[in-house]
Amino acid sequence: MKSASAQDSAGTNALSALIESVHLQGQPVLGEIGLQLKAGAWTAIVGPNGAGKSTLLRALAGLLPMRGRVQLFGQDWNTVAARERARQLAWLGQNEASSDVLSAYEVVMLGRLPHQAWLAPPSSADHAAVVQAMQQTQSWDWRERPLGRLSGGERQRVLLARALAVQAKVLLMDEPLAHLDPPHQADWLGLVRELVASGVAVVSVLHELNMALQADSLVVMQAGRVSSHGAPQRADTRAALQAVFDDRLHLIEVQGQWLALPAALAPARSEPKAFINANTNVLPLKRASE
Ligand SMILES: Nc1ncnc2c1ncn2[C@@H]1O[C@H](COP(=O)(O)OP(=O)(O)OP(=O)(O)O)[C@@H](O)[C@H]1O
Repeated sequence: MKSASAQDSAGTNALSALIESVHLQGQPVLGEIGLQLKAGAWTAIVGPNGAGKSTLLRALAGLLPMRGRVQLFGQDWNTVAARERARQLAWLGQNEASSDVLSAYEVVMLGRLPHQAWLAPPSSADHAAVVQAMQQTQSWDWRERPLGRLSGGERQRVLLARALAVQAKVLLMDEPLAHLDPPHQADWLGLVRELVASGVAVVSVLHELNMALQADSLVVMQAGRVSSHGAPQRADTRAALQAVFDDRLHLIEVQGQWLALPAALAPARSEPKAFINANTNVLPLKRASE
């Protein structure tokens, strides 16, 4: 159940973007994109390699020069003071860099910088936020270990904890499941659901389509544009998803959940009854070889 503050913010636009274009090194990377992303909802950005997903996420975070505008809770990004932005929006980038010599605890504490006065020591609220974030990501056990001595998945969980410790109303994550094993991917999903229930707007770039299909809405991208934005339950959203992957994946409904399988691995229509049962639909109806 959503908290009272979550109910108040539900339905409001956390991020609104009206992007005319984004160029990188003089090359056009994003075309015209209009998006409204709600508070208390999880949006997954999906699409093939090079579609512009990371660029869109960075543009939403105000990290890129662009033609157009992005608003955070109705206020233009460039009119929100940097410190306030850093409190309201937390960011977990792809292959995020951080100092390898800092302990995991110190790295997570960096997420509290926007809340701290200049050169002031961390407050008890800062320590409490760090402990909570490290417990949520099950990274507490490594709190004294230098970041550089953690495995890829352990490091990713510490960096996720750093983003959580901000306690921002908007959380943007680029490939947050990189290096995470399946149980910790499932934990991440549970965490996202808790954040959304508390009113946070979560936006994640994901290659794991089965996770993305759990989101409240999918932004499907191709060639620097959004080809569809809607709930995964909508047939047109799923059709757009298949189209941007050239119909090389099949979407299968199993007991009310949509799953994506590479077309080569999907069961053919006339095949295993044990797999395709009364609760299962397979789309599209054509086979990869047809
Ligand atoms: N710094 C840059 N300068 C020029 N072009 C860039 C730069 N960074 C990315 N691009 C190009 O912009 C396009 C979009 O890149 P982006 O990283 O946003 O794609 P993506 O959808 O996140 O890809 P992937 O799934 O492979 O991570 C790509 O064609 C990429 O080559």
